[in-house]
Amino acid sequence: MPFASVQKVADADFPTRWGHFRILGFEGLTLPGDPSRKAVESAVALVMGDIHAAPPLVRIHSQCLTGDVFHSLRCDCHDQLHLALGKITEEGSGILLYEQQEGRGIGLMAKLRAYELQDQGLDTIEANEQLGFEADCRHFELPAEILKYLKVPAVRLMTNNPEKIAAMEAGGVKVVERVSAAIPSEPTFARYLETKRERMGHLIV
Ligand SMILES: Nc1nc2c(ncn2[C@@H]2O[C@H](COP(=O)(O)OP(=O)(O)OP(=O)(O)O)[C@@H](O)[C@H]2O)c(=O)[nH]1
Ligand SMILES: [Zn+2]
Repeated sequence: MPFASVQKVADADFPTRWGHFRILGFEGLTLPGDPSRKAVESAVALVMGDIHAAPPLVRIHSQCLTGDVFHSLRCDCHDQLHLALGKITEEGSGILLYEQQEGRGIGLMAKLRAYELQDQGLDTIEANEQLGFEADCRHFELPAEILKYLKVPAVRLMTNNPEKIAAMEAGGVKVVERVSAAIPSEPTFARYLETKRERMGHLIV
């Protein structure tokens, strides 16, 4: 694993409009030597109900300030976050892992610059590349380590991204089922979804 250690730094009660969770904070201390990794990576886990009776519903949500907080209609992130919290609450159990890899790992300011380039006609991949980044700079080892810390060896993963499924399997967490995270398209993010489907292999029909 790319971490020297992964530890839980907080565990508190967390009532929400969706339902009653616990909120857990995790930090992974990365091994030195990889300049693409921060020294400390952190993530939040919202945990509801009994997560050990059967493979729980798990959503790994990458931070999107613009979508999650402001409900941007440039992307489907806000709706996906709400879909996941709603489904976990409906089932009465599950885990939402919220990891701080804003803008597919390029950071908020770079993502806003990528927006500018998209306004000039580039798609999300071309914009990242023009700014000198890879199409997707994210790593998903921390979510896998958190699931193992929580003694969850198998999950029903809510995602359309095959990379996340592969990352869980590579990290030692079995994905027994993929649960769709598909959101009905809107004109403002139709191209965003099309790029994910056509160029990033996302499982969106
Ligand atoms: N670089 C960049 N990142 C974006 C843009 N719009 C949203 N994001 C980021 O994209 C990430 C979400 O990734 P997505 O590709 O939408 O979905 P995913 O998490 O890979 O896959 P799902 O599990 O199916 O949702 C978040 O970190 C967002 O901040 C954009 O225009 N450019
Ligand atoms: Zn978004």
